[in-house]
Amino acid sequence: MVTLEQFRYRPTHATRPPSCFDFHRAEPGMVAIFGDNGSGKSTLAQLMAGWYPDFLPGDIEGKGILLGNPVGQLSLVEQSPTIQLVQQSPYLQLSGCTFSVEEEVAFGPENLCLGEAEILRRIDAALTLTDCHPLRYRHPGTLSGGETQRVVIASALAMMPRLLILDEAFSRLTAQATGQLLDRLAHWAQEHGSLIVLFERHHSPFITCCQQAWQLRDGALFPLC
Ligand SMILES: Nc1ncnc2c1ncn2[C@@H]1O[C@H](COP(=O)(O)OP(=O)(O)OP(=O)(O)O)[C@@H](O)[C@H]1O
Repeated sequence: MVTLEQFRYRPTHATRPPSCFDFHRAEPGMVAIFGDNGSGKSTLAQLMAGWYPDFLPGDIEGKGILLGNPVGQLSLVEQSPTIQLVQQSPYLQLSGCTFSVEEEVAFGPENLCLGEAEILRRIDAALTLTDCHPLRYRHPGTLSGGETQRVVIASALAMMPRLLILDEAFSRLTAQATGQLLDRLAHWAQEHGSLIVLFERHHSPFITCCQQAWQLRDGALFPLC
Protein backbone atom coordinates (compact mmCIF):
# COMPACT_ATOMS: atom_id res chain seq x y z
CA MET A 1 0.00 0.00 0.00
CA VAL A 2 2.96 2.29 0.72
CA THR A 3 6.50 1.83 -0.59
CA LEU A 4 9.46 4.13 -0.11
CA GLU A 5 12.78 2.90 -1.50
CA GLN A 6 15.83 5.09 -1.07
CA PHE A 7 13.28 7.90 -1.07
CA ARG A 8 14.68 11.37 -0.40
CA TYR A 9 12.86 14.65 -0.02
CA ARG A 10 14.90 17.85 -0.14
CA PRO A 11 12.77 20.83 0.91
CA THR A 12 13.32 24.14 -0.85
CA HIS A 13 15.87 26.07 1.26
CA ALA A 14 16.77 22.90 3.25
CA THR A 15 19.25 23.48 6.05
CA ARG A 16 20.27 19.82 6.46
CA PRO A 17 20.95 16.86 4.17
CA PRO A 18 17.75 15.07 3.10
CA SER A 19 16.59 12.00 5.04
CA CYS A 20 16.62 8.72 3.12
CA PHE A 21 13.56 6.54 3.73
CA ASP A 22 13.03 2.82 3.20
CA PHE A 23 9.52 1.70 4.15
CA HIS A 24 7.28 -0.98 2.78
CA ARG A 25 3.85 -2.12 3.89
CA ALA A 26 1.64 -4.03 1.47
CA GLU A 27 -1.05 -5.29 3.88
CA PRO A 28 -3.82 -3.48 5.75
CA GLY A 29 -3.43 -3.00 9.50
CA MET A 30 -1.82 -0.56 11.88
CA VAL A 31 1.89 0.32 11.93
CA ALA A 32 3.91 3.00 13.73
CA ILE A 33 6.86 5.29 13.10
CA PHE A 34 8.53 6.67 16.22
CA GLY A 35 10.90 9.61 16.41
CA ASP A 36 12.13 12.30 18.78
CA ASN A 37 11.25 15.97 18.47
CA GLY A 38 12.69 17.36 15.26
CA SER A 39 13.46 13.93 13.79
CA GLY A 40 11.27 14.65 10.77
CA LYS A 41 8.08 12.75 11.71
CA SER A 42 5.61 15.38 10.57
CA THR A 43 7.43 15.93 7.29
CA LEU A 44 7.38 12.18 6.57
CA ALA A 45 3.72 12.00 7.63
CA GLN A 46 2.89 14.79 5.18
CA LEU A 47 4.88 13.08 2.41
CA MET A 48 2.93 9.86 3.04
CA ALA A 49 -0.29 11.88 3.00
CA GLY A 50 0.50 13.12 -0.51
CA TRP A 51 1.35 16.71 0.36
CA TYR A 52 4.27 16.80 -2.13
CA PRO A 53 4.47 19.06 -4.08
CA ASP A 54 1.34 21.12 -3.27
CA PHE A 55 2.28 21.85 0.36
CA LEU A 56 5.81 20.42 0.46
CA PRO A 57 7.82 22.22 -2.21
CA GLY A 58 11.24 20.86 -3.06
CA ASP A 59 12.79 17.89 -4.84
CA ILE A 60 12.33 14.16 -4.44
CA GLU A 61 14.53 11.22 -5.45
CA GLY A 62 14.08 7.46 -5.33
CA LYS A 63 10.91 5.41 -5.40
CA GLY A 64 7.79 6.56 -3.55
CA ILE A 65 4.44 4.84 -4.12
CA LEU A 66 1.23 5.69 -2.24
CA LEU A 67 -1.70 3.34 -2.95
CA GLY A 68 -0.28 2.51 -6.37
CA ASN A 69 0.47 6.10 -7.40
CA PRO A 70 3.94 7.66 -7.53
CA VAL A 71 4.44 10.42 -4.94
CA GLY A 72 3.64 13.76 -6.57
CA GLN A 73 1.52 12.36 -9.38
CA LEU A 74 -1.91 13.19 -7.94
CA SER A 75 -3.08 16.45 -6.40
CA LEU A 76 -4.22 16.61 -2.77
CA VAL A 77 -7.83 16.94 -3.92
CA GLU A 78 -7.53 13.78 -6.02
CA GLN A 79 -6.04 11.91 -3.07
CA SER A 80 -8.46 13.08 -0.38
CA PRO A 81 -11.02 10.26 -0.92
CA THR A 82 -8.33 7.64 -0.23
CA ILE A 83 -5.69 9.30 1.98
CA GLN A 84 -6.41 11.24 5.17
CA LEU A 85 -3.99 12.90 7.58
CA VAL A 86 -4.82 13.89 11.16
CA GLN A 87 -2.26 16.17 12.78
CA GLN A 88 -1.45 17.14 16.32
CA SER A 89 -3.31 20.48 16.55
CA PRO A 90 -7.00 19.60 16.27
CA TYR A 91 -8.32 23.17 16.17
CA LEU A 92 -6.42 23.84 12.93
CA GLN A 93 -8.21 20.94 11.26
CA LEU A 94 -11.82 21.94 11.82
CA SER A 95 -13.41 23.22 8.63
CA GLY A 96 -14.53 26.42 10.35
CA CYS A 97 -17.75 26.50 8.36
CA THR A 98 -20.05 24.06 10.22
CA PHE A 99 -22.37 24.59 13.16
CA SER A 100 -22.45 21.10 14.66
CA VAL A 101 -20.20 18.06 15.05
CA GLU A 102 -22.60 16.14 12.81
CA GLU A 103 -22.13 18.70 10.01
CA GLU A 104 -18.38 18.68 10.57
CA VAL A 105 -18.14 14.89 10.18
CA ALA A 106 -20.45 15.06 7.14
CA PHE A 107 -18.30 17.73 5.46
CA GLY A 108 -15.90 15.33 3.69
CA PRO A 109 -18.47 12.70 2.60
CA GLU A 110 -20.77 15.48 1.30
CA ASN A 111 -17.92 16.67 -0.91
CA LEU A 112 -17.74 13.16 -2.35
CA CYS A 113 -21.37 13.67 -3.46
CA LEU A 114 -22.55 10.51 -1.67
CA GLY A 115 -26.24 9.82 -1.07
CA GLU A 116 -27.86 11.00 2.18
CA ALA A 117 -28.30 7.48 3.58
CA GLU A 118 -24.63 6.65 3.03
CA ILE A 119 -23.53 9.95 4.58
CA LEU A 120 -25.68 9.29 7.67
CA ARG A 121 -24.35 5.74 7.92
CA ARG A 122 -20.77 7.03 7.82
CA ILE A 123 -21.48 9.74 10.40
CA ASP A 124 -23.01 7.18 12.80
CA ALA A 125 -20.13 4.72 12.37
CA ALA A 126 -17.46 7.42 12.84
CA LEU A 127 -19.18 8.94 15.89
CA THR A 128 -19.57 5.48 17.45
CA LEU A 129 -15.93 4.52 16.93
CA THR A 130 -14.68 7.76 18.47
CA ASP A 131 -17.31 7.97 21.26
CA CYS A 132 -18.55 11.27 19.85
CA HIS A 133 -22.32 10.61 19.81
CA PRO A 134 -22.90 12.83 22.89
CA LEU A 135 -21.20 15.68 20.98
CA ARG A 136 -23.29 15.26 17.82
CA TYR A 137 -25.27 18.52 18.08
CA ARG A 138 -22.56 20.62 19.77
CA HIS A 139 -20.94 23.54 17.94
CA PRO A 140 -17.34 22.48 17.07
CA GLY A 141 -16.02 25.75 18.50
CA THR A 142 -17.27 24.85 22.01
CA LEU A 143 -15.42 21.52 22.30
CA SER A 144 -12.47 20.75 24.57
CA GLY A 145 -9.09 19.84 23.07
CA GLY A 146 -9.63 16.10 23.55
CA GLU A 147 -13.18 16.28 22.18
CA THR A 148 -11.98 18.24 19.16
CA GLN A 149 -9.24 15.67 18.57
CA ARG A 150 -11.83 12.84 18.57
CA VAL A 151 -14.10 14.79 16.18
CA VAL A 152 -11.20 15.41 13.78
CA ILE A 153 -10.41 11.67 13.81
CA ALA A 154 -14.13 10.92 13.24
CA SER A 155 -14.12 13.30 10.24
CA ALA A 156 -11.15 11.45 8.73
CA LEU A 157 -12.76 8.04 9.34
CA ALA A 158 -16.00 9.17 7.67
CA MET A 159 -14.02 9.45 4.44
CA MET A 160 -13.25 5.72 4.79
CA PRO A 161 -9.67 6.25 3.60
CA ARG A 162 -7.50 3.35 2.49
CA LEU A 163 -4.54 5.13 4.07
CA LEU A 164 -4.98 6.99 7.35
CA ILE A 165 -2.00 8.87 8.78
CA LEU A 166 -2.24 9.90 12.45
CA ASP A 167 0.55 12.33 13.42
CA GLU A 168 0.54 12.60 17.24
CA ALA A 169 -3.23 12.58 16.95
CA PHE A 170 -3.80 11.33 20.53
CA SER A 171 -1.85 14.07 22.30
CA ARG A 172 -4.89 15.52 24.11
CA LEU A 173 -6.56 12.24 25.08
CA THR A 174 -6.29 10.41 28.40
CA ALA A 175 -4.36 7.13 28.54
CA GLN A 176 -7.65 5.22 28.83
CA ALA A 177 -9.27 6.99 25.86
CA THR A 178 -6.09 6.51 23.80
CA GLY A 179 -5.98 2.76 24.55
CA GLN A 180 -9.63 2.24 23.68
CA LEU A 181 -9.39 4.26 20.46
CA LEU A 182 -6.23 2.41 19.36
CA ASP A 183 -7.99 -0.97 19.81
CA ARG A 184 -10.96 0.20 17.78
CA LEU A 185 -8.80 1.72 15.05
CA ALA A 186 -6.79 -1.51 14.72
CA HIS A 187 -10.07 -3.44 14.18
CA TRP A 188 -11.37 -0.79 11.80
CA ALA A 189 -8.23 -1.04 9.65
CA GLN A 190 -8.54 -4.83 9.32
CA GLU A 191 -12.27 -4.67 8.66
CA HIS A 192 -11.96 -2.02 5.93
CA GLY A 193 -8.71 -3.21 4.35
CA SER A 194 -7.04 0.08 5.25
CA LEU A 195 -3.57 0.96 6.48
CA ILE A 196 -3.15 3.22 9.50
CA VAL A 197 0.29 4.75 10.08
CA LEU A 198 0.83 6.25 13.53
CA PHE A 199 3.59 8.84 14.07
CA GLU A 200 4.51 9.14 17.73
CA ARG A 201 7.39 10.07 20.03
CA HIS A 202 6.92 7.35 22.68
CA HIS A 203 6.57 3.62 22.02
CA SER A 204 4.02 3.03 24.78
CA PRO A 205 1.09 2.40 24.41
CA PHE A 206 1.24 2.44 20.62
CA ILE A 207 3.73 -0.29 19.75
CA THR A 208 1.67 -3.12 21.26
CA CYS A 209 -1.27 -2.38 18.91
CA CYS A 210 0.89 -2.35 15.76
CA GLN A 211 1.96 -5.13 13.42
CA GLN A 212 5.14 -3.31 12.40
CA ALA A 213 7.11 -0.35 13.74
CA TRP A 214 10.11 1.75 12.76
CA GLN A 215 12.31 4.29 14.53
CA LEU A 216 13.09 7.51 12.65
CA ARG A 217 16.62 8.49 13.67
CA ASP A 218 19.47 10.37 12.00
CA GLY A 219 17.41 10.77 8.83
CA ALA A 220 16.64 7.07 8.31
CA LEU A 221 14.00 4.51 9.31
CA PHE A 222 15.16 1.54 11.42
CA PRO A 223 12.80 -1.46 11.79
CA LEU A 224 11.77 -2.14 15.41
CA CYS A 225 9.46 -5.13 14.91
N1 LIG B 1 13.82 15.29 4.70
C1 LIG B 1 14.20 16.44 5.27
N2 LIG B 1 15.22 17.14 4.77
C2 LIG B 1 15.60 18.31 5.34
N3 LIG B 1 14.98 18.87 6.40
C3 LIG B 1 13.95 18.22 6.93
C4 LIG B 1 13.50 16.97 6.40
N4 LIG B 1 12.46 16.53 7.13
C5 LIG B 1 12.27 17.46 8.08
N5 LIG B 1 13.13 18.48 7.95
C6 LIG B 1 13.17 19.67 8.81
O1 LIG B 1 13.45 19.27 10.16
C7 LIG B 1 12.65 20.00 11.07
C8 LIG B 1 11.82 19.04 11.93
O2 LIG B 1 10.95 18.31 11.09
P1 LIG B 1 9.51 17.81 11.56
O3 LIG B 1 8.65 18.93 12.04
O4 LIG B 1 8.99 16.98 10.46
O5 LIG B 1 9.92 16.90 12.81
P2 LIG B 1 9.02 16.24 13.96
O6 LIG B 1 9.69 14.96 14.30
O7 LIG B 1 7.60 16.16 13.54
O8 LIG B 1 9.19 17.28 15.11
P3 LIG B 1 8.25 17.51 16.43
O9 LIG B 1 8.10 16.18 17.12
O10 LIG B 1 9.07 18.51 17.20
O11 LIG B 1 6.95 18.07 15.92
C9 LIG B 1 11.79 20.95 10.23
O12 LIG B 1 12.40 22.21 10.23
C10 LIG B 1 11.80 20.32 8.86
O13 LIG B 1 11.63 21.28 7.83
